Amino acid sequence: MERVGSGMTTAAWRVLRNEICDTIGENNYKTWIEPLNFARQSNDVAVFHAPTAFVGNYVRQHYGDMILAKLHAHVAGIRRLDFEVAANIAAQPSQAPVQQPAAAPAPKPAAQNDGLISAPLDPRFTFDNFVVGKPNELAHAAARRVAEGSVVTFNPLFLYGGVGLGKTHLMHAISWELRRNRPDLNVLYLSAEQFMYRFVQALRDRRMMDFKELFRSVDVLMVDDVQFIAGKDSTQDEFFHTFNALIEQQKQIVISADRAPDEIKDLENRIRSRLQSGLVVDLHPTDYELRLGILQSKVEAQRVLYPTLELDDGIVEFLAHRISTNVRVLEGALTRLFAFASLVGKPITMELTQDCLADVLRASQQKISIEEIQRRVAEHYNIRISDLIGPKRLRAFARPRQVAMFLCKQLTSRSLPEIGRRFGGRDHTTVMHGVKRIEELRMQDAQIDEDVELLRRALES
Ligand SMILES: Nc1ncnc2c1ncn2[C@@H]1O[C@H](COP(=O)(O)OP(=O)(O)OP(=O)(O)O)[C@@H](O)[C@H]1O
Repeated sequence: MERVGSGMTTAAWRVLRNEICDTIGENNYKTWIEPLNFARQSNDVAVFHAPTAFVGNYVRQHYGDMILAKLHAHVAGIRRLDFEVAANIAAQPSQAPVQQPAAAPAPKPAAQNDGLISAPLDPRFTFDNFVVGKPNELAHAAARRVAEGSVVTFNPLFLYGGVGLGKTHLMHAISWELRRNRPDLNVLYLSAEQFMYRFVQALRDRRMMDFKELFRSVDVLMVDDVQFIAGKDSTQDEFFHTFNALIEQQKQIVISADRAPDEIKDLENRIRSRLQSGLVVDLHPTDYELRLGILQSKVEAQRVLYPTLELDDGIVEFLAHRISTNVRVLEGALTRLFAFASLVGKPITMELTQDCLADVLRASQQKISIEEIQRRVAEHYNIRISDLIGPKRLRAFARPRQVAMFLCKQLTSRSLPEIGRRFGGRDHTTVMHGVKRIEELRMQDAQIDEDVELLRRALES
């Protein structure tokens, strides 16, 4: 952008807005930046009119630094941004009306607009870009069903899973798809933190009736990271009422969290049971095949950025093996690898990969837990975990129990007494005996040997 002058003007803002649009993408731009109008420069402050306080605060929090940096580059003397609510301004005759740039539609009045503003959606988080594998196929199928926007079959849809496994990606994908399939629906996506923020703001501004009305007027409500409201009593209360009102009206609700409803501490029981009343689906940690699929699709994206760089299959497989279950870490590693190779002007070899990603590879070294081993073994032998660790001595439980103890000894750094404690408070000599027995049996019984090997590979993948 050419330098637009020493002070901030409406014309300068118009030019700057295009740059911001390139940076944050059209959707975010339309939601957050387009409704703003530059009002005036007051000393070192650039003052904007926003349709609602929420929009102003959101822009300040999420894009404030970026806007300031762009301003610094092109306009002298601005150190701070301020946002005034357009509705309040109208009552003040001293404020000159701000000229609207010809292309920008007039913002809707605050009360209509406020509730319909979704948090920004990431244009990359679509169903097309979501790689489906065994660990996430159910979550993906349920998300797809909701995204059709037809009859509400399960309400709420509760998606949960560990960090970076694609919960937010799926929620954004539902939102994008609904916008396409059912533009008539009001779809509201926001994080639980933003829900609380809007709630507190409505309390402070004495606009609770507006808040309630707006939240109850949406057709699809999606709340990300709901564990955030645990322990926050009045927010939980309001969430509960919003939730009930929407369910009663047969409006779809989608919730995500980092754990299952019954594992979220400090959540009121009535909310917990509400959250469990629809379809609860978890995104399992990625397995090797899914990581491979995700890497292959992300390599394609990197190739567009670095057309001269190649990544051979051996390295992709190495990364899928060695990097943790968290897809965000996997993506970050790939981005770093391509950027590094391009900066040093070298091809991507195994040596360069290990060098450039040494810290990530170290941090991702598998830490297999006793619970994970118990879960896998119980699944493999089709018995309940309670039977695996319980007192029953039936062979059908005792053998898998010994296999699980053997794997705990092999794959974790836990001591025998610790393992014993985690298997229903057994003595360390029982564990020692179990481990020995499996060592012997592996030599004599091909089936046991195969079971152990299968389980070990599954746990290490
Ligand atoms: N199956 C998948 N296919 C493609 N990309 C994926 C997949 N799963 C996750 N990702 C990518 O991994 C990154 C992290 O995903 P996302 O933000 O959805 O995780 P999350 O489960 O919401 O994590 P958090 O609990 O930290 O919020 C995103 O860039 C997302 O696109």
